[in-house]
Amino acid sequence: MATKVTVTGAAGQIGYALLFRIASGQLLGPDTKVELRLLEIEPALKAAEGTALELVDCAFPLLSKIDISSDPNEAFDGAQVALLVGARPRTKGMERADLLEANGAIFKPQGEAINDHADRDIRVLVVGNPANTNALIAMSNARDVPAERFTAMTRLDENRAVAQVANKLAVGVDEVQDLVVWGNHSPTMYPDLFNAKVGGKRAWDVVDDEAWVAGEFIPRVGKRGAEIIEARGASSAASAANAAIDHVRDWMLGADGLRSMAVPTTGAYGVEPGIVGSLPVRLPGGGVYEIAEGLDVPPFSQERIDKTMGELREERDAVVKLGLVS
Ligand SMILES: NC(=O)C1=CN([C@@H]2O[C@H](COP(=O)(O)OP(=O)(O)OC[C@H]3O[C@@H](n4cnc5c(N)ncnc54)[C@H](O)[C@@H]3O)[C@@H](O)[C@H]2O)C=CC1
Ligand SMILES: O=C([O-])CC(=O)C(=O)O
Repeated sequence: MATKVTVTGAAGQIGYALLFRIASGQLLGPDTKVELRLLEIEPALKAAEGTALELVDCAFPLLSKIDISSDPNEAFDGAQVALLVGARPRTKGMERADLLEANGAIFKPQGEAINDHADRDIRVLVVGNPANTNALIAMSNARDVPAERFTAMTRLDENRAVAQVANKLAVGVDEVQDLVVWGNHSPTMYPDLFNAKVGGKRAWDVVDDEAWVAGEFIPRVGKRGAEIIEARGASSAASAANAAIDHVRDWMLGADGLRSMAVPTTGAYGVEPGIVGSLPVRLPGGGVYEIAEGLDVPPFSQERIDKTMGELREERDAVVKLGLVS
């Protein structure tokens, strides 16, 4: 039996970088057949059909079927894995509340469709921005689906942080481990070198340069999305798709060490329940994550974790006010 994978925003840039990798087996492994469900808005259906033609032309042995729809009820029917990529970007003159409202109009009905039509065992990754709060909206509107099935992506931030540390120390990226990003996928995010390791030693000690960490590393990781937009004239696409593959593959198939995932908060690390914040997780496989407790949180970290989680509380309050989350 093929696993049903729904991808929203399938005709977008990330969709184009993502679908071929899913269909080739990089998401769920070399033994799992995949049935793709592409969800797009009406005007983009033709472009999604074009991508589907190309997927057919790859003759991927693991790709058993492709369906395209502009109806969330159809696209999420029986979905076992869902990657929610399509979102409403911020346009000129749009305030944050307008952005949250516009995305609410997308993620509320999608949450409802997941609730009513998806497989009982579904796993959801939200990529579309503002990813954490969009995940909260979808989760809150899927009352019968356990909250922990909804996650948002901070793996791109983790991967960016790993690459920056490896570059600073002139070591391979595989030497850098357990580098967790806390909080919101926004410039307030906090990439944590106290629990990260380089060659088995605490990354903070190996780097041994607080001015670089506070003044260059943390802001650069936080604003890397903007740096890419400035250079490329478009937001990150292949690296975002790559991180989405990393996130779901590790969640489903398991991974060693600590990883970053934005998950519904439970009170761990003093973060109040009711937001979707990035935390350190362990991934034993099978679509399970465990929040890694007992990590070192010195004042340098606490101050930054409080700020980024506080920003998520503000976003949550805004969407509660809009009636998108109860
Ligand atoms: N969490 C993260 O680390 C990252 C998140 N992003 C976000 O991912 C999202 C997608 O990025 P791109 O693919 O570059 O954007 P894009 O604009 O190229 O594609 C988005 C697609 O979503 C579709 N769409 C819009 N509303 C939809 C709906 N209701 N149902 C289904 N499809 C819908 C659009 O028609 C479009 O084809 C953006 O919100 C972007 O900010 C991008 C990079 C990293
Ligand atoms: O900044 C953006 O719009 C895209 C994004 O989320 C990222 O690259 O991290």
